[in-house]
Amino acid sequence: MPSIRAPVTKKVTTLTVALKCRPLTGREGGRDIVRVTNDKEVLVLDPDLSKDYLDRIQSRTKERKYHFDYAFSPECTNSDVYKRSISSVIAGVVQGLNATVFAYGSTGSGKTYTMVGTQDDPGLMVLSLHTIFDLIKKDNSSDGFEVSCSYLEVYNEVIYDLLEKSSGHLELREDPVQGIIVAGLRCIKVQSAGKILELLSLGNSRRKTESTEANETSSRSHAVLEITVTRKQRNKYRGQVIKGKLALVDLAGSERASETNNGGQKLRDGANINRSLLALANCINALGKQQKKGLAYVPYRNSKLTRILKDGLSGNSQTVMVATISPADNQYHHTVNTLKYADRAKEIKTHIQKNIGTIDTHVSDYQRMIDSLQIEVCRLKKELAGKESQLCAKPNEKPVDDEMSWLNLVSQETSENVQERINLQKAVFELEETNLHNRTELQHLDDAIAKQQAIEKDGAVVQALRARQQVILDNIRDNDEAGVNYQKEIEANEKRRCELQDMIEEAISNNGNKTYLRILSQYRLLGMANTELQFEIAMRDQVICNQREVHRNLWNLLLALGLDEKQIFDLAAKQGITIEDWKMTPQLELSNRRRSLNLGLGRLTPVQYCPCIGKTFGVSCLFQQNQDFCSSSFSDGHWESARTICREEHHSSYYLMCHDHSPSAYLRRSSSGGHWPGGGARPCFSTPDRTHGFRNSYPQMGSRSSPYGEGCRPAPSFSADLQNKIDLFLQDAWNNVNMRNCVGTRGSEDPFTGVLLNHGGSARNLFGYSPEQSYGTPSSNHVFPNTRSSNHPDIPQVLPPYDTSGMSFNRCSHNSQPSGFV
Ligand SMILES: Nc1ncnc2c1ncn2[C@@H]1O[C@H](COP(=O)(O)OP(=O)(O)OP(=O)(O)O)[C@@H](O)[C@H]1O
Repeated sequence: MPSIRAPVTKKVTTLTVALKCRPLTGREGGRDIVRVTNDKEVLVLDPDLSKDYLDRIQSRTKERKYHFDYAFSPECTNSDVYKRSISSVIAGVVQGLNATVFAYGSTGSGKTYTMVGTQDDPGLMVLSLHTIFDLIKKDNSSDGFEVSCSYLEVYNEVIYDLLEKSSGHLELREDPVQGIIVAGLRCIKVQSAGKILELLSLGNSRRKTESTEANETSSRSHAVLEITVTRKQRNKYRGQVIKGKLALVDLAGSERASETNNGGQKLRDGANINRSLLALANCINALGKQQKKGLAYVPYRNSKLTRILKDGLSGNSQTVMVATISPADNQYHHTVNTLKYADRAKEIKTHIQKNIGTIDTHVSDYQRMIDSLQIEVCRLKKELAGKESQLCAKPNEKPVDDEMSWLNLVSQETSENVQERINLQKAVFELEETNLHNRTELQHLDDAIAKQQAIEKDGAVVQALRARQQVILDNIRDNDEAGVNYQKEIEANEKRRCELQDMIEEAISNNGNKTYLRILSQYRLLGMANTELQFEIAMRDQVICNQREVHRNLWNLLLALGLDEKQIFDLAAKQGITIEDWKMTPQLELSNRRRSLNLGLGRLTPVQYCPCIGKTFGVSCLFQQNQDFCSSSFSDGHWESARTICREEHHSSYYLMCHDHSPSAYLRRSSSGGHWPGGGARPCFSTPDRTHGFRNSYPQMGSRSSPYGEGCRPAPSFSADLQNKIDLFLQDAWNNVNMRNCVGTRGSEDPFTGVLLNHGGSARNLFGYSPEQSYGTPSSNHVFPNTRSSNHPDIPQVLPPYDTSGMSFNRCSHNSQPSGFV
């Protein structure tokens, strides 16, 4: 789909929730316990009739009351629901807005009835399509419309095209401009509602349905019908196109295995349905909570469904959730559960904006789309050719039917296992990112509270800050819990991986189709290697981005402190450090100077400034907060270790990376809840082992040549020579700064940082740490030389304007087996 640039104005809107109770069906019998008391309110009676008066007045009743934007009783038709709660949203689609309508409820509660409907009572999909074409027909303010539609289903976490006769598995891609897209999904241009309805019924006939205990025609997949309306503007807007997108979603129903008596494939389907619905419920929970509490992690990545619905849940979309319930007393738990999520969903906010682009954009978007499709076609052709040639080359090894179906099964499971692993690891990565932000905010709150306390002890501002602090702490705890769950899922995934590997190996040893099995095994290995590489890329991207920002700021800092460009280059050259790609940026304004330093990664203490980049030695420094990081790159057939030295205290970290071929130290968290190994608040170095690799989240990371950690990467030592060069360079830079600005200004304030400069004395050394907190016994192997300790005659003492108590700066020995933490 072509992307269209949207104007900047966004309107915040809340998700609309409509409740629809279906009539009791003859099949289920039971008692009706749901009362739609008015057009917004629903009351669910206690299913237990035996409760006495006392129970009821003492609130021991299970009676529940909820309010929604709309509430529809069993007598209401789909058309009633449509007119009151949906039609206005659909009209917006023709005006270039995006909309999502989805039905949510347990199995048999009436989702498909509401979305698809019957001949006599057409559902929301059908009614919406009629409206769209009616509006197009009536419109005479534009140069023409184009309507296209796609229809997909997600069955057992696999996406199928319902408009294709025998659709293969489709993959989700994340496009930087268009967001989540389904690669290879057919999008058919249609001229009338009748044509879409034909496609809809064709698609529905291909949808997976089963008869279950709870519902005779239970949908076993989630179906998403997407209609795109592109409109060419005329008159003064000639050349503009606006595009609205409508997603109509019929979810599969959640069910309890104990209630459905399903077995075999049905049970497996049910488990997958529940898993994706749970993922959706978790997203709704997190989003609902986010509105009240601020940043909370939203686990979109947990299922394909939530990834597809991401825009509808939090992006550019006017969204309506139709919560469907059954009135039967034996459905009480399902009903209340649905109502609880619907209630939470009321809090969700989305941001809508018209999608306006120019015809040029439109054409170039198509061009881009064609290019990417052509690349995709080439790739698939190559893959196909490769597979065909493998089969032709060894005709004797063509597996017999039985073996083939076994292989297909193993192959599918393997691919699911790899995909799941990738998703889980990405999710963990995102989760850690979210907590990183949370912790940064927490750190700022700590500082702000300390400052505010000095002005007004326990005043209103302090209380508000404390409340916010509590919210952030809650979020961190929730996210940590989610992290633990992911960890469990990763372990389960790993267990399954081992089982699959054992099955493959056993089949090989039993003289199965060796070639195929080897390819499968290879594929699995490559899949895992791919997982690792994706992480390498993601982490590197982030590091590079951070590094750039920090370097820019560091050099600006040196400039602001009075050194000119030439001096910096000379000083670096003197130490044999080459500085590349640095463009001088204007000196920072004096007004900025008094602010605490923010190098794009939160506030940093002076100890964290280490301006050194160079090609000669491939040396770089970067600064991050709250991250353990270890990086490596692959070139010339070897892994190159990017050594990382890190200090982490008060949620700020110092990293010094050095690329050379010497062995490296690895820094990792312990596997328990984000603490560092040894139980302390500090990270420690360790060499990677087979099961843990770099991060606790990526237990399988090992060397490139052996993605499962069969071989560990070497453990290089830190180059003392290189470190000395950097140290000397820094030393020179500071000496120069001191000579210019503030040498001997006991107690004066640094013009840039607002930091108190102090010669000698008991306070802090240059980097904000008291001597006893700093490097331990002097050694030439320190990251910073002991010449910077408090008693060095040339270096002023710096007293940071914020609290650094509790920080420490231990020494790191640069041996091949480093221990302790820098
Ligand atoms: N408003 C309604 N009026 C009459 N019958 C209804 C209504 N809503 C649902 N039903 C009936 O209830 C039964 C279950 O409905 P439906 O298949 O739509 O449930 P579902 O939520 O889609 O279930 P699943 O999740 O298992 O697919 C069907 O027989 C349907 O005809």
